[in-house]
Amino acid sequence: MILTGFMGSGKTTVGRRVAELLGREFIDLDHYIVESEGRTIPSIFESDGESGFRAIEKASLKKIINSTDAVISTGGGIITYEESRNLLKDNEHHTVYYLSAPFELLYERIKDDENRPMLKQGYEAVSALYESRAPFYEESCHYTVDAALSAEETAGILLALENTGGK
Ligand SMILES: Nc1ncnc2c1ncn2[C@@H]1O[C@H](COP(=O)(O)OP(=O)(O)OP(=O)(O)O)[C@@H](O)[C@H]1O
Ligand SMILES: O=C(O)C1=C[C@@H](O)[C@@H](O)[C@H](O)C1
Ligand SMILES: [Mg+2]
Repeated sequence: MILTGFMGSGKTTVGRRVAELLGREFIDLDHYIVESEGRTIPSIFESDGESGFRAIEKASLKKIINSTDAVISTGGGIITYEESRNLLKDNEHHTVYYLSAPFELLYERIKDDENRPMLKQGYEAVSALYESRAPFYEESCHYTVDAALSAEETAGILLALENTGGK
């Protein structure tokens, strides 16, 4: 199982819970990057820029996607590169679930978090980013799931889908 979606859609929160319910390991790609780089996400953005972070993110996804049956929660920008989108869509090990919810709701959840450098652009730019990314999440997933529910409810839906239609 791989979870994608915009910042605040609950990939980390719901992913951790659904891994527990499935009895599988949980890997958060952002956390994996922080551990393997020995740097925080803001410090990677600061020294290497967004493009530097994206390169690390893409390489990290490539490295783990076919080597584990863990529940993998991605970062919100994983769909930025076409290569990563193809990797998600065409992979043989995981079903990809897009956690989808209205922007206003997501922004309320994340607006005060200092650990997300993309938010520094301000409300209008982040809203435009949400709009521009939505088709990419859609095209690179197998299922779109409602993420406007409680984390527990969304985890329950994912569990049911994974047990019926999952890889
Ligand atoms: N279903 C939910 N209902 C209410 N709040 C939620 C829900 N899911 C997550 N949250 C809250 O929203 C915030 C962001 O959640 P989380 O870190 O899981 O998002 P994410 O999708 O992993 O974001 P990112 O793309 O930045 O990694 C957290 O404070 C979390 O507690
Ligand atoms: O949406 C994004 O571009 C990001 C989301 C986070 O998960 C992190 O991967 C990072 O803060 C960038
Ligand atoms: Mg996360």
